Amino acid sequence: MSDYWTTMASLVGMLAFCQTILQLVFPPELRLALIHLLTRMRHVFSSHTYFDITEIDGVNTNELYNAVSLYLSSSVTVNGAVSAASNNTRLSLTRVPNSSSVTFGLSNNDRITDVFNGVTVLWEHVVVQRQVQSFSWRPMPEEKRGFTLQISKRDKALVLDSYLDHIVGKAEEIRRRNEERLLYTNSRGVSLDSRTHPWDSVRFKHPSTFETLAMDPERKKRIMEDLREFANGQGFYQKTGRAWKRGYLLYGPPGTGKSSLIAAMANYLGYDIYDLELTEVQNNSELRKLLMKTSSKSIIVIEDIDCSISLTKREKVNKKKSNGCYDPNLTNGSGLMDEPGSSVTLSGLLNFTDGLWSCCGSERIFVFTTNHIEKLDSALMRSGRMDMHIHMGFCRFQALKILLKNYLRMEEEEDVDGAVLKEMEECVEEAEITPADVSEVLIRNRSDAEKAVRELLCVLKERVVKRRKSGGVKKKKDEDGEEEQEKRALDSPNGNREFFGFEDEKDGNEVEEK
Ligand SMILES: Nc1ncnc2c1ncn2[C@@H]1O[C@H](COP(=O)(O)OP(=O)(O)OP(=O)(O)O)[C@@H](O)[C@H]1O
Ligand SMILES: [Mg+2]
Repeated sequence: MSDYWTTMASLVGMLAFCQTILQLVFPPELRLALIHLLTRMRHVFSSHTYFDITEIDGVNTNELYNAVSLYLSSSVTVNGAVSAASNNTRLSLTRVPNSSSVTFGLSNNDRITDVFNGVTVLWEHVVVQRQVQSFSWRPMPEEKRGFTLQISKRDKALVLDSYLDHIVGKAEEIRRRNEERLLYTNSRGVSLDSRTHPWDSVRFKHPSTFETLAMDPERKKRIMEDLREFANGQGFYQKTGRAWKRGYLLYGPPGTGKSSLIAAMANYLGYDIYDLELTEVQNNSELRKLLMKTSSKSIIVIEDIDCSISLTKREKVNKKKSNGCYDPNLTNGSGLMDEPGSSVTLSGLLNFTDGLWSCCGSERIFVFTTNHIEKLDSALMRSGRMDMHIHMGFCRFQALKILLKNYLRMEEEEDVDGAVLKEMEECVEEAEITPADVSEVLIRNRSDAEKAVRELLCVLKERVVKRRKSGGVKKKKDEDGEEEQEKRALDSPNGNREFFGFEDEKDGNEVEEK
């Protein structure tokens, strides 16, 4: 048996040699025909299977070629590539503007190996000159490029089953990571017929990331895990029959980082943002059209949802108007009552987040923000509506340290006086200062870190004194009581809410999953 394979190998070697000689001696047309013939014979006798992926398929661009090119250039590191490639392989190195990573491309007719599920495959980049072109409306490139994938015949099924899917998936991920994200917004009066796009977009270059976000590290980690699980959860959502959506409600005073968190989420997942200006939307049907024209892998944001009158405490209004009686004209499919004549209603919105329309499009995150959670309609707060409630609160010590590090490049151990830091720790919570206010002090003094820290400590102490004078501590207790009541009210419809152990922490950021 081994003799057979030795003979075959030498035959294949001979054929390859003939091919090279042919390239040198014969005129192009004859050469091409003979090369085809010899390639076919080589493939018949070889223990390998070959797949050709050409750049142009007929007159269309072959998406798979681009995907392979991206996959090979980015998912194998240069070091890996160099060690995997044969010694003679020449790699062309590239660094995209503003990128910190170096990518490589295969030079003409060079080869590289890749390992997938324990199987080694060989990729060859084949570039040949195109023969003289006849007239064409769509001129072809002068070179004919393609990849040839060589894989052992016994592993052929692997390629067809999963390797190519894996490449396409990876390429899409890389493309998304490299691409700039877009921030969309809707404006009034834009025609919503089927041909026009109702969203205006600009490049989204917000620098906020989870690293720069001043937030308790544990809670930050939990949000990041939740987002990652969502993004990788296609199988889960399919299996459980749920629409692939997730809702977050961010609440807390102004300047505590709600918008910054949204930007960090978008940067973390590589999603686009649709900033939905509800006051510009005329009615539910327009809202539906707008939402239908959002792409997947996006975050749909409604900021300050409490400022849209018809979305808050509608029952009260309705009860007053209808004298508490059921009025069929005011109800809708979801059983919620809508204010007559109102522009957009909560039920219209919820129909998209968790009603029948929620299955339109997939992999979408809804984020609502509010400064006044107590004003929100209980229908929005009910279990299952918003999957996670995140309280963005006043700055606590952990968050303060992140801000010091971000703005002054101060690491606590080395750069900040231990005693000062301790004083800050003691008064930061009582001072009830927002991260935005802390940032303000730090930016003002960013050229002199020591001065910045001193001034910040002064500001914190002043606030504490002021609060004590105005009975702030008592007031805070009352507020805590109110918040506790509010939580109990939210808990009452069904007792299946799962807290994440921050019930007794009234400030700082709380994460609560529904
Ligand atoms: N948690 C935070 N981490 C880092 N920076 C923050 C944080 N909170 C606020 N900031 C800073 O304060 C500024 C205002 O924050 P941001 O707009 O995110 O607050 P917000 O909660 O959305 O406020 P509003 O309720 O008024 O919309 C930001 O530009 C950011 O620099
Ligand atoms: Mg905001």
